[in-house]
Amino acid sequence: MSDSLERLYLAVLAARDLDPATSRTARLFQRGPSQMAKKLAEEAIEVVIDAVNGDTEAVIRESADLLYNLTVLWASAGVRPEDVWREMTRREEMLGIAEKLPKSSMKLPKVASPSVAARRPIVAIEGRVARKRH
Ligand SMILES: N=c1c2ncn([C@@H]3O[C@H](COP(=O)(O)OP(=O)(O)OP(=O)(O)O)[C@@H](O)[C@H]3O)c2ncn1[C@@H]1O[C@H](COP(=O)(O)O)[C@@H](O)[C@H]1O
Repeated sequence: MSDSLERLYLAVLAARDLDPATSRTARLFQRGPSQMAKKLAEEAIEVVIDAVNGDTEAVIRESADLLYNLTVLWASAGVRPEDVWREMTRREEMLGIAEKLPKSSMKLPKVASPSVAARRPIVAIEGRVARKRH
């Protein structure tokens, strides 16, 4: 999939300077990021509606339109596909690490509530072994 998106990204870059009268991509660049964002949002909504309606073929078609409009917005924002792949790899590696750790160690240390702290203060007395009061 990334190859297809990368080829599309290069085609979008190449189309940016074509005649807006004949190239939709050039027209989107001419109209600017707000129009690109509007089209991207429209496509996202179309994908959602078709998915909710169970129209698989339409989801496929609208997803291709969504990815096209996303690629145009990337180009306009100076984002390259490899920038996105790098972030996705970072998350995969981070989550992958999380999957290897026992769930218990993933819990953040709880801050003792005042009642707990009051119940079991740990007193470190200089020069003596720290004692726990119960
Ligand atoms: N991959 C695409 C691509 N996918 C979708 N689309 C356009 O995006 C439209 C889908 O968005 P919409 O449903 O909003 O379009 P619409 O219903 O016609 O409504 P409007 O946007 O016209 O108002 C499709 O009808 C296509 O015209 C694309 N237009 C171009 N490309 C590629 O982009 C490159 C540059 O092509 P040009 O823009 O034609 O130079 C080429 O590699 C093309 O293959």
